[in-house]
Amino acid sequence: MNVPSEFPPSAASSDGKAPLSNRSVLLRFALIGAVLLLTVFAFGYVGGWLAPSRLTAQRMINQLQANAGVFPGYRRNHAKGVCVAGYFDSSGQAQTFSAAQVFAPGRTPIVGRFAIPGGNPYAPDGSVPIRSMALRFSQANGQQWRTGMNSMPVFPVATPQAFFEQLQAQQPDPATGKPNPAKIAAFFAAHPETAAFLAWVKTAKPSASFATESYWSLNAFVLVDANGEKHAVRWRMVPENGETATGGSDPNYLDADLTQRLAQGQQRWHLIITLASPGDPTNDATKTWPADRREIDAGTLVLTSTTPQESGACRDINYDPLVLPDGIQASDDPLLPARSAAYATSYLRRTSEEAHLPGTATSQTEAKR
Ligand code: HEM
Repeated sequence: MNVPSEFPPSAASSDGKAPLSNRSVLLRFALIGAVLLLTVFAFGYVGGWLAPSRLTAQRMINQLQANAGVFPGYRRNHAKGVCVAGYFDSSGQAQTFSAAQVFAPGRTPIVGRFAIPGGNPYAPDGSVPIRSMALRFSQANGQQWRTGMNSMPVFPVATPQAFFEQLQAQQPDPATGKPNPAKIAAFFAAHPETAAFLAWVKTAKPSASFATESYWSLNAFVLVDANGEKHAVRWRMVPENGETATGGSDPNYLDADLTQRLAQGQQRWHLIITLASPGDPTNDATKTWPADRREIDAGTLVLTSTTPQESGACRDINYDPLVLPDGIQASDDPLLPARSAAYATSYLRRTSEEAHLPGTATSQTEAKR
């Protein structure tokens, strides 16, 4: 048989390319190895394994669990709460400052949640003076605004690291089962930025109702208007019914109070947006802004019903403060990305636990109660 002359008898690969030299093969393996190493390093860095002392969302949630215990299916902070539903009626007044659809005149449906801080879903309502309100606004254009607010005008600390250290100081001592007062005192002494919060705590009493509280965003945000101009803001929800009463001895009076009030009629708050002046800190939730700053009444929050969190629509919502519609942006406050990451970690843990699933057996922690 004649062999065409264009196919030389030398060892050629089937695709006609010259075989790789040993050096080239080694180089290619080295390159693949380097890519693999880089990938492992990137995972290690992001996962915190390479620097175990670096503060990660995992460590933050582990610390919350160390302080309160683990209650499968429940939030790792603000674990005790109830779902609420209603709507927001915009006044149209914030439209000049933000292009978000929620601020155009009209109604936006809400799924919300009231809670008390701490990781124990069975904590007595009178154990802390703080209450929280979380809201998810569902705009007609499909975008959402999620916000979580607390019933105090300042946060104790300005950074995630300081918050972590505060949690460490509050961790129960294994010997007594209670936090060590000396550690707590040492933490506050080392963190003078907590002064405004401590002054508030001195006068604060656990309120008898979720419905009579004001709730502050604490973190600053940025509104973006239709021309792309930016406006630094904070907001708060101010109740129409601002009566003050301290709760009684029933450990679950907040839920009972809310159910009773809603049976009698809707509960209403005004969304008050405060505009910063140049120089007002947007990265420090321990500092209030001067009282003369311009305020806008952006509209009325109307809550109409409540359901237990175990079966209500708020159960599977992560009130991540960085879920924002066009027209609202994050500020440079370092607590915001830390909150977002910690809430996601808490969410992943609680939604992957057996007790979370409807109809599953009561968890061991709950069965003991
Ligand atoms: C670095 C600081 C903070 C950390 C690590 C943290 C952590 C958490 C975690 C893990 C949850 C449970 C989330 C879930 O499972 O859905 C939570 C809930 C909550 N946090 Fe924070 N938090 C921080 C700061 C703040 C601040 C500054 C506010 C200001 C208002 C706030 C307000 C709330 C509220 C309202 C809830 C309840 C949300 C709900 O009802 O689902 N937190 N927090």
